[in-house]
Amino acid sequence: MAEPVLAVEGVCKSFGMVRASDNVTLDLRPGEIHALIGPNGAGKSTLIEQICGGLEPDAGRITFLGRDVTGLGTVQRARMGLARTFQISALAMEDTVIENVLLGAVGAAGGAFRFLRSALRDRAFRARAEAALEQVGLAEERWMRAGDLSHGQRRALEVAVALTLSPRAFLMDEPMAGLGASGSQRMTGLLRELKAQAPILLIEHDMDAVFSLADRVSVLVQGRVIFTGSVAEIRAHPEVRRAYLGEDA
Ligand SMILES: Nc1ncnc2c1ncn2[C@@H]1O[C@H](COP(=O)(O)OP(=O)(O)OP(=O)(O)O)[C@@H](O)[C@H]1O
Repeated sequence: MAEPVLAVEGVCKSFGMVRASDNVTLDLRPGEIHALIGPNGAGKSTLIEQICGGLEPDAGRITFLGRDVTGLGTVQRARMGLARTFQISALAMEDTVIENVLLGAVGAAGGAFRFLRSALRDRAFRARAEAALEQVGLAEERWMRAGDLSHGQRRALEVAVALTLSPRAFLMDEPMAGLGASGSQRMTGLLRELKAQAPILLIEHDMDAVFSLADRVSVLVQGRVIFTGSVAEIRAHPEVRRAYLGEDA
């Protein structure tokens, strides 16, 4: 089996009496979409925060590209290619689409440019940004204000920003949220393309999307991973059906 790109081992995090992560172990392998599902409050966001470096685990270890990154900050992990997407608030709504993507590219280069304008004139950066926009289908909107994009287009723009990091793994937090049927379909197609570029750890409540996209699914309940398996195994698992899908098994 190929070495995992990302590995979470025995991660624990408590807030007072609440065990938000209770000895969580899971990994992300090359070429896969690994979905993380679970009811509200199960600890999905807490886990993602610890993986990207925004929150320090009480115990356990996180390895990325074979390196122990548990002690590294968010920026260092992002520069290694750990690309988190879908933080709508991270977009600069007054700036154009291309400027938003360039901001990501400049950040990835360690702030090599003092002004965005000089980055806009730099051919290599410009080409990287244009390629990312092309890939997500936003090339024609490059001069629009981010604030004037539709909700679905903003989500695509967030992916484009992440693409400028030369991602080695994506962490995606509910990419389908707020999208209509056709938007979800487009996003599903995009994620299917992206996983060949870098594997995706996907938090998603839209079970149709999870079942159609995921190579593996982990189920988180009260901070614990109760099961990891294929979509078929998850669908058939009685405890999962009871605990998560809300069915009588
Ligand atoms: N900063 C915090 N301080 C105190 N409790 C917290 C904090 N962050 C999360 N929690 C608690 O930890 C538990 C896990 O929350 P978390 O947001 O990770 O779940 P989630 O699975 O992402 O939920 P949702 O699907 O609703 O986003 C919850 O009981 C939550 O109230």
